[in-house]
Amino acid sequence: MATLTLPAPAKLNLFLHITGRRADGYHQLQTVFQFLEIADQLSFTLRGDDRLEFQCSDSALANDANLVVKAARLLQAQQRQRQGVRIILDKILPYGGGLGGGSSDAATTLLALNHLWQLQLTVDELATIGLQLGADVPVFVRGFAAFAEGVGEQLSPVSPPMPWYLVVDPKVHISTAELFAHRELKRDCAPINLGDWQQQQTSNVFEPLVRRLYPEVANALDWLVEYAPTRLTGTGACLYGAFESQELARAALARMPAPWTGFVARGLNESPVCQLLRQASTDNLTSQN
Ligand SMILES: C[C@](O)(CO)[C@H](O)COP(=O)(O)OP(=O)(O)OC[C@H]1O[C@@H](n2ccc(N)nc2=O)[C@H](O)[C@@H]1O
Ligand SMILES: Nc1ncnc2c1ncn2[C@@H]1O[C@H](COP(=O)(O)OP(=O)(O)OP(=O)(O)O)[C@@H](O)[C@H]1O
Repeated sequence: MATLTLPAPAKLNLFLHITGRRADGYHQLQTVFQFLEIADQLSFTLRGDDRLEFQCSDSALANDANLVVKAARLLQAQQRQRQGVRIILDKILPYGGGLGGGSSDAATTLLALNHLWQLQLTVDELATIGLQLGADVPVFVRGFAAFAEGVGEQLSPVSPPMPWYLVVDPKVHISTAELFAHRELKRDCAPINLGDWQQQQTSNVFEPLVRRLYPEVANALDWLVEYAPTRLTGTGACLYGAFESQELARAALARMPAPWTGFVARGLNESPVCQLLRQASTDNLTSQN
């Protein structure tokens, strides 16, 4: 049986503004997404029948609520003749921390199954299907660092510098839905132009709120800013500092207090998934078991 193995990289939000709120409660955002060179790993093996089998290295995520299973079901609905697959998710990325790991897993699943099941859906179609699963899924489907508007699905390519990041996980759980619903959240940022986001004063609008509600995150931000320019990603709780070199980032990581955990990874303006899928088309990644 053919097996396809692909990564699902993390993302950072290099800034995050809210410019308004839609009638359905979702927020209009402006943000820049950049990928990280650290990823979950997924393997996809065609089955002889039409069953969907899912295994995950983290037992808390090994269930049908996993975005991987939901993504696979959405694509199964697109098949003319039902095919099955076994999917194994090796969970590396911290989840619920603003790194978009679940969304990225879903996007990799959509791309992989479109390829393996030969559905011939376009990237636009896959991004539209992905948006049903989460606002962060389309950027992982398209695979380029992007200035995002709308709820995060209107994407224009950008090429920010690609520093080494130290990402800190302060081990605090933050609910994305609760933060978006908070009455003190700043929702009236003046829109900025795609062309000059790097020249503008930007921020993550969730940061003041998260600082106040979660003092541990405030402590981590205050610690990291001694080493590098520092920001929250998504709604947190993870935060990152941008360093000129891997060595400097690693030196800061070595001094990080417990119980926080962290890792060092380079920023990427192209997701490795698209490149690997192009290779897979020429059968480099497809091994016969
Ligand atoms: C914070 C970000 O990670 C920034 O990239 C995203 O905006 C969140 O993306 P996500 O985790 O894929 O979010 P979703 O699963 O679509 O939504 C989670 C919850 O966040 C709120 N939400 C999300 C995105 C958005 N533009 N407006 C919202 O109000 C909604 O209450 C929603 O129920
Ligand atoms: N494959 C998956 N990996 C991680 N979490 C998943 C997955 N599928 C479903 N989930 C659920 O989704 C929640 C959010 O996971 P995810 O890692 O995408 O959040 P996040 O890093 O906060 O991303 P975002 O920046 O989109 O808010 C988790 O708490 C988990 O319950």
